[in-house]
Amino acid sequence: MTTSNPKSVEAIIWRDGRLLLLDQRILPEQEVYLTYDSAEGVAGAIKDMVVRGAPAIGISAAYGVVLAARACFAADGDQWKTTIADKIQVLADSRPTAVNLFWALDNMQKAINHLSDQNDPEAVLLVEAIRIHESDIAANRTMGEFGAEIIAQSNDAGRSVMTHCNTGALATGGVGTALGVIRTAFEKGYIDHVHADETRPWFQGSRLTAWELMREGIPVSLNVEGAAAHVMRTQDISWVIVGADRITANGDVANKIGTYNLAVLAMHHGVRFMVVAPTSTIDMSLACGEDIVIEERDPEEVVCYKGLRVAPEGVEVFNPVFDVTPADLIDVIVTEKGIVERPDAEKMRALMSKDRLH
Ligand SMILES: CSC[C@H]1O[C@H](OP(=O)(O)O)[C@H](O)[C@@H]1O
Repeated sequence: MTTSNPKSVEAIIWRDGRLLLLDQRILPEQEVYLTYDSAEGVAGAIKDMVVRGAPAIGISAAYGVVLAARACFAADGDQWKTTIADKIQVLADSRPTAVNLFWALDNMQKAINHLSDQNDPEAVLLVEAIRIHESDIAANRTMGEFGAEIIAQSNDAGRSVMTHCNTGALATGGVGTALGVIRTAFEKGYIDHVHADETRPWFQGSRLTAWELMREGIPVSLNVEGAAAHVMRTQDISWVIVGADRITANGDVANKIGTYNLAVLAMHHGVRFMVVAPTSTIDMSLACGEDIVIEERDPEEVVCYKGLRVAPEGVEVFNPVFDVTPADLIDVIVTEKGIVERPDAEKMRALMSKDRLH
């Protein structure tokens, strides 16, 4: 498997029949790969956010199905296609919002459906998992080019951009979605600086995005979310550029909690708003954002950080970890199949009916 970018880190590595995942819970202090040889282990890694980020979750689950097939064929022989269903369900139950998880599992199920009961399925299913992985690497590169050119064409605007959460090599199989656009735009000289939201309560921005950008010498300044409006008003921000976990048929976008805030602030400040996501993130089965299941996680993520309590014992907590940005607050959605300006249902249908542009 080719490395998408020698400088960028690899969150997911398939090696010697096992899955290695960079433990994102302990970055940036420690760079430790955990090794998985079961679907249940991979599901636990997704649920516990050892690996996170919509595309990375899907890729990891695809390798999880390979591990499931190995176990079921060894244990159940020609019944493996029946017994693997429970393990696929464990993977499906790991997190609810990122549609890439279900898209990847659907692709693996289609591959399973074409296989015989009699033969060992592992090698063929590994080919499909690698295809899913490498298609994401390619999609990241294509979206990076598309998004960078959009920034170049808006050269009347400022030379800084803002981003939220982490959408880089740690969230994908390649160089990233929104961060892939940012990397490409920086390499081409279209932008000079990145403002990264810290992104509570999991701190994907401060722990992961700042780390990725600093490793590559891309100028970044970190801000608390509460500073976002001040940053937009006082800094030469041209674009807010974010990823997505699920995009519905009308162009509404579910993404990390706080994204909707930025979209409203961007509209108020005349800053343009770009969503970058592969088409594996688009769910045409859902009409609009209200239909998206928003994951709520453990209250401890809000009231504690690394064992340090930051709120009174017993306080009630509401911890949704995604929100929905309405399509009418989005200037452009960038995918590997092309871009959708001022997204709406008709334009999303046109995009999804296209053959691949490149
Ligand atoms: C490349 S899209 C990554 C997407 O996933 C993140 O969520 P989480 O860290 O909880 O998996 C966030 O929504 C990012 O935009």
